[in-house]
Amino acid sequence: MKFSANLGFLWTDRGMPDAIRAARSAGFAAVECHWPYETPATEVAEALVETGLPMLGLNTRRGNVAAGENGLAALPGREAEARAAIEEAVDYACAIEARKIHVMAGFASGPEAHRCFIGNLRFACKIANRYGLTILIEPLNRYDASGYFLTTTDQSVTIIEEVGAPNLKLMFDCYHVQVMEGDLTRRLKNLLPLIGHIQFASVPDRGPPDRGEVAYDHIFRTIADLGYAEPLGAEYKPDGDTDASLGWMKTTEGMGGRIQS
Ligand SMILES: O=C(O)[C@H](O)C(=O)CO
Ligand SMILES: [Mg+2]
Repeated sequence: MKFSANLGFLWTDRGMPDAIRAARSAGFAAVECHWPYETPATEVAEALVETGLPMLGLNTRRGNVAAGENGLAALPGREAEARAAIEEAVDYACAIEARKIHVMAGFASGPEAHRCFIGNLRFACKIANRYGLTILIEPLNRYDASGYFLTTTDQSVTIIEEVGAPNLKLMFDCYHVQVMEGDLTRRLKNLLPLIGHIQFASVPDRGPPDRGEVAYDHIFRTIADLGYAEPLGAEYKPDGDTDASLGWMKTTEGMGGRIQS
């Protein structure tokens, strides 16, 4: 069991190359990010080579963030922008050797949005397949992303089956899944073949995993027992300094200190 530092939330006080170095110093086995596009890919690639850490994945652009957009792929009429964002993400991922792209659906609902998302995901999977990349979809919870198109693992399974591409997988963020559906242990077991990445944070406050309503020592043990060996994404919001929030990696029984090797 290894951990990946999500640089969308951890070490946000520095640029991405330095955040990658900080993650290495803290003992993470990998990094992942949200929207790296303001940083030249060459700078990110250099920091990855220097530290020896892989960048696991990144997200497609959200669209007009100032106007509150949170993804484009399920927005009927916005297919050209959505597909340009997918192509941009594929290019960036190839430049830094990231293997996974989270295609963000956006705020939408109804059958047209569903059809639009399916079409854009088929497009994404086809391009990604040329480079051996995996496309991820991630259900987000109704409080943090009210009105987001994709909200549950059940809905995600329907979409993955309908798209029918072997390189389309589920981003299982334990934080969102716990808020929306619960039953984490059974869901992890049942959905394992469809899972392309796992993330975690405390519930309900999205802090470090050693507090809140989810017993992450049990969840991490469950994941390890299932034979899932990819790094788990630490996608939580530290109360302040990221380094000061990492006690869970060293001290909590069953967590990083014991499991990470
Ligand atoms: O918010 C999350 O959980 C994500 O993983 C993300 O990629 C941005 O919404
Ligand atoms: Mg997440």
